[in-house]
Amino acid sequence: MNHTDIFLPVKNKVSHSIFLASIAQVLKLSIWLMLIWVLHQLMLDTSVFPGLPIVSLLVLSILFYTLRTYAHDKSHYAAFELEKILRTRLIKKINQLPIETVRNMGNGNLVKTLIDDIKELHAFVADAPPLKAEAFVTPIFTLLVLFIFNWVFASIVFAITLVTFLLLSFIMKKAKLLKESYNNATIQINSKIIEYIQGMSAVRTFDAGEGAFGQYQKALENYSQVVFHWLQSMRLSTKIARSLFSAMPMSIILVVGLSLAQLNDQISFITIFCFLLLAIGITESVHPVMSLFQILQKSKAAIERIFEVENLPILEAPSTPLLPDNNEIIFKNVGFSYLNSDTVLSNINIKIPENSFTALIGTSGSGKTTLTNLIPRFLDATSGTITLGGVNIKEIEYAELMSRISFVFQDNFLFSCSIADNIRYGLDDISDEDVIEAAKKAEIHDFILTLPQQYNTLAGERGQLLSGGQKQRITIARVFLQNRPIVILDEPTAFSDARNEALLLKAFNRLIDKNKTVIMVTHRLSTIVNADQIILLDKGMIKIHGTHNDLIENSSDYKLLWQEYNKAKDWSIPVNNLADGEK
Ligand SMILES: Nc1ncnc2c1ncn2[C@@H]1O[C@H](COP(=O)(O)OP(=O)(O)OP(=O)(O)O)[C@@H](O)[C@H]1O
Repeated sequence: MNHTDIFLPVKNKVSHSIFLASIAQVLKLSIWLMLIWVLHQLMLDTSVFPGLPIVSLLVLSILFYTLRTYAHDKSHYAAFELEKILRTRLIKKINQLPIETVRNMGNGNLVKTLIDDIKELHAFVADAPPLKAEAFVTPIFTLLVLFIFNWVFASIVFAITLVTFLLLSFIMKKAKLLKESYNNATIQINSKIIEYIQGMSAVRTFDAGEGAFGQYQKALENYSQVVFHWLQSMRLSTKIARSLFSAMPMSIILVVGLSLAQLNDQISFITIFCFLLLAIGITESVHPVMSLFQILQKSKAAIERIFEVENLPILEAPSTPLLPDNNEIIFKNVGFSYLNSDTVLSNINIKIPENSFTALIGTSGSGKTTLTNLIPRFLDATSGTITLGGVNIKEIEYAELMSRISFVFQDNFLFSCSIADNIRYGLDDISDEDVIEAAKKAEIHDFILTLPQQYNTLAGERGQLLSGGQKQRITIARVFLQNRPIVILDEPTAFSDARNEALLLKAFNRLIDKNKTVIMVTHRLSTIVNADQIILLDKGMIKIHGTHNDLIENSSDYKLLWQEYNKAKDWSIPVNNLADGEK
């Protein structure tokens, strides 16, 4: 894709704005010509009032300001429109990416693209039209007028302009290289800030913040050095450009003009004055050229990063989507490995019948979460196939697949809206009564009533006002409302406290409905005694598989686990009373 393709949706509006701004620029230069005309008239005869030139001057001024404002509005509207189009396009794209790609890209990169890079393009679309008009129309129009007045004089001005533009482009090439280091330093500092803030608790716990702060400081120092170096060199190039474009052309024009006037008396004072005044216009056009160059460089880098996201391969979609017959899930020789890492799951063969309860157990890191993530295609199996209702899940339209699955994660995310809206999130027309009913089933209703604005309390950004267990129960309430045929529960490894554990297990038990296909990752064997099948994973492979009674009878591994679990449970501190708000 070409860089300019990104502007296609607003191409007409931008061209329109450039056209209007160019006419405005011609009008601006014509105003100067009118001024020269007024002066010329007065020089010829002070007793005659220069009515026509003054009226023309007024009309041109009004037209100039009107057109300039109109061009400005047009380019700003186009900039907002492009911002909206690109944000929507990128969000849609990110939504189609495999979760692993999003995780691997890192927050710093995505934030930079979605916010900063799009802002750069906004600035480009909004500011470039008037700058382009000034940068190109001014020298062209001015030179044209000068050629009409005196071609010898005009040729000298043209030569000066040409040499200065060539010198400028040389200086700016150097600035381009520095801009790349600036962009890299910005990405680095962004990701360090995000990491520092998101991992604040870990940062404080493990190194009192010094290590992470040190890394942030390092990124900041690198950034400051790049910026300082950039400013220094830009300052030097700006100085050179300004001196070339300000004092030099004017003094040369003055010297050449006066010499020509002495040699040839056809060059009048008013011609020299006209040349000097218009040469100031060319002098001024260096500023828009430089600004244009800078925003062009910035937007080029931004476009490259936006294209990088847009070109990422999306989750494979079926050409002719198929509908599953039922909700039975079958894993056939499934294997999985994360990008650039060892095999996490291998040779997984499981049949999860419709409306059955399957429990996944195993040591930490054995691959339980990864396995559940394959069902809603948060991750795609690297080998083998997974079918739902007899259809390979890759052949099912993604929205259809997702409409059948509810997922309760170990660490649940809440949106920055009210608790009630978090419970009904993504669902239409859910009454307050239904929200309360679901919250009761999820054992979170009593807690919500203790909040200052109860169901209207804001959950806060990422739900940080609530504990992990409370967030999990709010997610469970949403699952009750979703009422989807497949429920996947990833139970946390450690509960925050015994009270929360009791409530959460009660809510989990209600979710294990006879009319649903339930897959539960758990560490509490007592919860799965009634499971239709228990799968023990070990180093990414199925070690044993069967019902609790089967396994107790036939598997020494499971028997040992069961004994150890009961011993550990007996050692736990009994909790007789639940807190009032949470009973
Ligand atoms: N994004 C990732 N990139 C690379 N490796 C990963 C990633 N996520 C998990 N792993 C690795 O995959 C393996 C299985 O992890 P997984 O989270 O599935 O285990 P688990 O059995 O659910 O563990 P736990 O009970 O602690 O939640 C682990 O060795 C882990 O280090």
